[in-house]
Amino acid sequence: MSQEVLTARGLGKRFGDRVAVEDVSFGVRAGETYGLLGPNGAGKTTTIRLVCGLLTPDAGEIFVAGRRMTRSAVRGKALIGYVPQEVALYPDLTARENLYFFGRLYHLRGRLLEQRTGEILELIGLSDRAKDKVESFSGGMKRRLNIGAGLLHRPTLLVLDEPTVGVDPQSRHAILESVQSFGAAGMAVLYTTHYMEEAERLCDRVGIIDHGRLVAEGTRRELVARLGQRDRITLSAQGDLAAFTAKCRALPGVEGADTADGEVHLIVDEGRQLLPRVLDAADHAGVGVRSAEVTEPDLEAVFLHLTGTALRE
Ligand SMILES: Nc1ncnc2c1ncn2[C@@H]1O[C@H](COP(=O)(O)OP(=O)(O)OP(=O)(O)O)[C@@H](O)[C@H]1O
Repeated sequence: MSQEVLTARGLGKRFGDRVAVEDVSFGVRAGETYGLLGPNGAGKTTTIRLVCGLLTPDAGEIFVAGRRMTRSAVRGKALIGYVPQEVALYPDLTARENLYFFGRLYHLRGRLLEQRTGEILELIGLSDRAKDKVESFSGGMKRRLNIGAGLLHRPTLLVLDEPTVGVDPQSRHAILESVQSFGAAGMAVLYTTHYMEEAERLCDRVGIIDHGRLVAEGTRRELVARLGQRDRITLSAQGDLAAFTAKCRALPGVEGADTADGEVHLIVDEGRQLLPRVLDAADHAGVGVRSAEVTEPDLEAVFLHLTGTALRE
């Protein structure tokens, strides 16, 4: 098995009284895509900023390719490609000019810079827009260029902070496809998301983070196995869903229940057997059920099981 490119041990960070990250440890190997999955405010961005040497941890340590990461660790930072959550580009420069600028920051010059820029524009599907100013780009195109800027120097570790938030489905698809290719090309990738499907599709291993703590870690299969034989029931419904969810929690056989975005999520022992009782309870609570689905557990179910809450938009 290849060596860890990134090692984070016992990371802790507070902002005043607020604990953003507490005792977070994980590692990412070459060729591996590691996902940090958690809701807004869970501590994903803070963890990433610690990993990239943009914040100093209050506790713990970080090594990138064996080098200790600090805010002044220039060599360690040169091994990282960091794609921040907010697009960080110059709107009045063209796509090519932006890439030239970021490439020069990584000491790329002359023909090498030109060649890499051409390759990246091709990879992110923006070759035909290379001469257009970024201010004329869609949100998804800006995101793709933002990722390209982090790739020019061929980083050993690529760190992506929720790169698909707010992008159109086509760009999202393109971003996910390229992230899949980075792992395959041997890069270590650290990817944060609150989209369960992205973590399932992209990540070899997933760390589930909530309230600043890593509550579980493993492959999808390992994480789902923690649930044993349990099922997941998802109801799309109308009415007082909070009250109905509380009622569901009290039903025998229901292990976890939460509601978000017009849906009620239940973790149950025997989905098919329990469904009629859940629908009965909905009827009594005056809740109109539009659809009901019983599925095998997925990472969303693992999250609900471990934290008692659903992942939210
Ligand atoms: N600079 C800061 N000053 C004060 N509090 C902060 C700061 N940065 C983050 N926090 C707090 O730390 C906690 C974790 O935030 P963080 O941005 O790491 O979460 P996240 O999982 O990345 O969420 P999101 O997806 O919304 O960015 C939150 O409670 C947040 O308000």
